Amino acid sequence: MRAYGIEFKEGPDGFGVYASKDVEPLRRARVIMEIPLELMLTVSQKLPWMFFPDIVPVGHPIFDIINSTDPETDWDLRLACLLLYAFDREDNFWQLYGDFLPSADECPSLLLASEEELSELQNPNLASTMREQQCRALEFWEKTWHSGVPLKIKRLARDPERFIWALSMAQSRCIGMQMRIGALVQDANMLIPYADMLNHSFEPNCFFHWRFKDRMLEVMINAGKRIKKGDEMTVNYMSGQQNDLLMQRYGFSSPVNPWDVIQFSGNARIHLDSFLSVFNISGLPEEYYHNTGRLSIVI
Ligand SMILES: C[S@@+](CC[C@H](N)C(=O)[O-])C[C@H]1O[C@@H](n2cnc3c(N)ncnc32)[C@H](O)[C@@H]1O
Repeated sequence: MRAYGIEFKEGPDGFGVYASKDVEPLRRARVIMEIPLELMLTVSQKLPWMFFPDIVPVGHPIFDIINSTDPETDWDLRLACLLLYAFDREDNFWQLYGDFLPSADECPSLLLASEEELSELQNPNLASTMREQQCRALEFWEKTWHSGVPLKIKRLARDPERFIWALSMAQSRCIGMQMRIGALVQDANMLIPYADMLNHSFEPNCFFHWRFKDRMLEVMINAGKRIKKGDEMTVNYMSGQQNDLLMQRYGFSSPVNPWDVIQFSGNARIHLDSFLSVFNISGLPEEYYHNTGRLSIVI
C-alpha cells in the first residue's frame, strides 16, 4: 500500500485521513493512496460467489455458511463471515489491520445499540428497523454457530456480540465497486484497508478509482481542489439518501444532507419558530433550531 501526503489520525468522527501538506489545485486528479487488491476482502455481489484474494480453501465449511445466505439481500452477512475468517487465518494481513478498527464500544453502528439507546431515537421507524436488523443478525448467528459446528467455524465468532461487531464493520466500511479480473467484470462488496479510514462528506474532496491494469484502488483528490495541510480528506458514501439511511448503515447523520431538506415555498409569512414546531424540529440540536442557514427552507 502507498500513501502520498496524508496521515491517519483520530479526529471528531473517529479515525480519519488528513492532508500532511498543502496541495495546489491541479487540472488532473491526484493520487493519495494506492491499495492492491490482495489486501482487500472481496465477495462478488452475485452468484457464483467469488472471493478475492482466494484465502478460503476449497471445501471449507465457511462456504456452506455463505451459501446459506440470501443472494439478494445478505451481502453484509457474507462479508462479515469473510472478515471473521480472515481474522482467524494465520499471518493474514487483517489480523494486524484489526487493531485499527473500532472496537464494539467505539463503533457507533446502531446494530450495537442497546434497547435503551434505540428507544431514545427520535425516529421510531429507524428504531424498529434496527431492532429487526439486530434480530436478523442474531438469528443468523444462532442458526450458523450452533453447538454442532466444527471448531474451525465455532472459533470465528464464539458469541453473538463478535458476529454482530463483524457485521457492523461490514456494513459501515464496505465499499461497493465494479472490478475486473482478466476478462471478468464483477460487482463486488469490498473491505478496503486504509480507504475505509476516509470519513464521509456531501462535499467530498476525494473519490475512488479502480485501476484495472494492476488491480489497484486509487484514492484521488478531485481535480481543481485546493487542500491545506490538516484538511480532512473525505469521500461521499451515499448520494441521494436521507439521514435515516445514513444512520441505519453508518451510525451517523448529517445536518447538511442535501437529500434531507424540506422544500417549502410560497408567499405566506410564518414565524420561523412556528414553522419548525409544525415539523417537530424543536427537539433537534441547536443548529437546526436557530436555522444557521444550513437548512434549505425558503419561507
Ligand atoms: C468507513 S468508516 C470511516 C473511518 C472511521 N471514522 C474509523 O474510525 O475507523 C465509517 C464510520 O466513520 C464514521 N463517520 C464517517 N463519516 C462521518 C461523518 N461525516 N460524521 C460522523 N461520523 C462519520 C461513522 O462512524 C461511520 O460508521
